[in-house]
Amino acid sequence: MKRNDKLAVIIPAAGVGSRMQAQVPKQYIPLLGKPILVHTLEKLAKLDGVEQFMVAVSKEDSYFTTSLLPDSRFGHCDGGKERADSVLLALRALASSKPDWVLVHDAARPLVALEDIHHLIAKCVNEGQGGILAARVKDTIKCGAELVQKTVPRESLWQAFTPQMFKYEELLAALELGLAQGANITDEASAMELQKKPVQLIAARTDNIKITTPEDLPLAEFIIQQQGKQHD
Ligand SMILES: Nc1ccn([C@@H]2O[C@H](COP(=O)(O)OP(=O)(O)OP(=O)(O)O)[C@@H](O)[C@H]2O)c(=O)n1
Ligand SMILES: C[C@](O)(CO)[C@H](O)COP(=O)(O)O
Repeated sequence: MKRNDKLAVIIPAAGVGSRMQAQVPKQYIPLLGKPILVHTLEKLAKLDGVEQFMVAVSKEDSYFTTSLLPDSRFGHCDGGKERADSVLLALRALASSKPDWVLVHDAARPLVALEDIHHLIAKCVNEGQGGILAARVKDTIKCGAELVQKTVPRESLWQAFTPQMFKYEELLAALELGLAQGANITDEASAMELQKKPVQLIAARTDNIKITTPEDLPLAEFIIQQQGKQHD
């Protein structure tokens, strides 16, 4: 980070995890005995140079308590109907601290490598442009419903992950404009693309999975155990 630049982190955690088909919102499902949300927050708390974290939590969430927050840098705010609404509300909750940059990371992605996040931060600050962690598609991609309509050329296809990092004011404006236009905004980059802003693709580890469906849970526990062995 440039000496005076301020970086804030937003963690969208206001979903219900419908695709997980669980009794609790998926961010509260334990991995190796610790809720997914806590794994993610504790991982992000290790980042260098972050002054403030804002966790977006559903108004209907009866599981959240401030005891889940790692330290006093973490605050929480109400989330919204869709992920983009939650991120916009969290951006507004950060307005008083006037961050220069904001990094948005899904609560449902506890496996992200700190090294990849530090790489993203460095690239964004050095280039003065926003960016996202991503990975080139490894599989053949088909388009269709029940029958294949066509095979999609994949040479330039990437999977978008989080974190996604942008200048605070630019992301705030892009989300407000995109949502006001009724755009389908599934990540911060798509809001920025709508405003013709550049988005860097930063190649990252593919084990930064978004925990979404039941089969992701044992895989995530295995990856956490493997990550633990690498650091031992
Ligand atoms: N209104 C919403 C919806 C999602 N999220 C968050 O955005 C991240 C990625 O979203 P997703 O994986 O889709 O989570 P859910 O919306 O909970 O899952 P589902 O679509 O299966 O209901 C998650 O950390 C989720 O908590 C959010 O903050 N606010
Ligand atoms: C932001 C994201 O994780 C990037 O891949 C993804 O767009 C979230 O989508 P979801 O449908 O809200 O899970």
